[in-house]
Amino acid sequence: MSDIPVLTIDGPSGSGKGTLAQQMAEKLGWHYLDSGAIYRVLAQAALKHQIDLTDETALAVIAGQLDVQFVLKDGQLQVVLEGEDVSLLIRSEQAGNAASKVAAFPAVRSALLQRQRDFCQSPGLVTDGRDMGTVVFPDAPYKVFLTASAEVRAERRYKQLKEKGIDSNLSDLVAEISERDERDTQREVAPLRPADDAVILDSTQLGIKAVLEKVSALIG
Ligand SMILES: Nc1ncnc2c1ncn2[C@@H]1O[C@H](COP(=O)(O)OP(=O)(O)O)[C@@H](O)[C@H]1O
Ligand SMILES: Nc1ccn([C@H]2C[C@H](O)[C@@H](COP(=O)(O)OP(=O)(O)O)O2)c(=O)n1
Repeated sequence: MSDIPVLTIDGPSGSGKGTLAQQMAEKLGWHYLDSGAIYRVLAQAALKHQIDLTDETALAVIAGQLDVQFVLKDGQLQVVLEGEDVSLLIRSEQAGNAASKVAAFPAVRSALLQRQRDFCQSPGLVTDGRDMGTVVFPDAPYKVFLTASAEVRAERRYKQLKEKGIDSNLSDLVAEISERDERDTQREVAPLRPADDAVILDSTQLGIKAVLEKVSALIG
């Protein structure tokens, strides 16, 4: 176990994990890992190399060799796959759904485990995903499970995609998000669930600032 402090933020799609994690990382001066982006990039790499999203063995092979870089530029996370900026491409709900499919395979998850742990560097790490507090960083001293009602999460995602210029439809988003929640919660390996020692926060009625204040208070 390392002495480097880690804050894990897990929860379902649209609960505000990424926003909170990036702001906490900035505030604390710690590194940031968006673990979901790794699964999103893997699904994108599979499409690029014509690998079937049901082929666990082939997916695990490309997961082991994934050439991806994360660059924090002007407060925005830039994601580069094999030299190509895929930051926007991986943010569609279709890409999220493809990520959730590849993420259900045990061989894929174990191929990506060490890559995620390598982000734990001094002076600290803030990370968001589904299994950060349960599997990837089980010894983290600070764990949050962030949730919100499905309707509010779909509305937030709708607004967010619109701002990014990505076309979507609210009723499709509600259906897609609930399909993804179901798959992520029900899978056998590293399912979405709060760690036993996580603080559970419901952001349905809380703004970004209020959530940030509550989590900052945990760290002291
Ligand atoms: N507490 C909140 N109240 C209102 N909007 C929020 C809140 N947290 C996040 N958002 C907004 O909701 C959208 C989704 O947030 P994001 O952090 O990407 O969620 P996640 O990483 O859990 O999918 C973003 O546009 C973000 O600005
Ligand atoms: N630690 C993680 C992070 C993401 N995943 C999978 C499951 C998720 O539906 C997809 C996409 O995750 P991502 O965090 O980018 O999605 P949201 O921003 O919450 O919509 O990847 C995972 O299995 N484990």
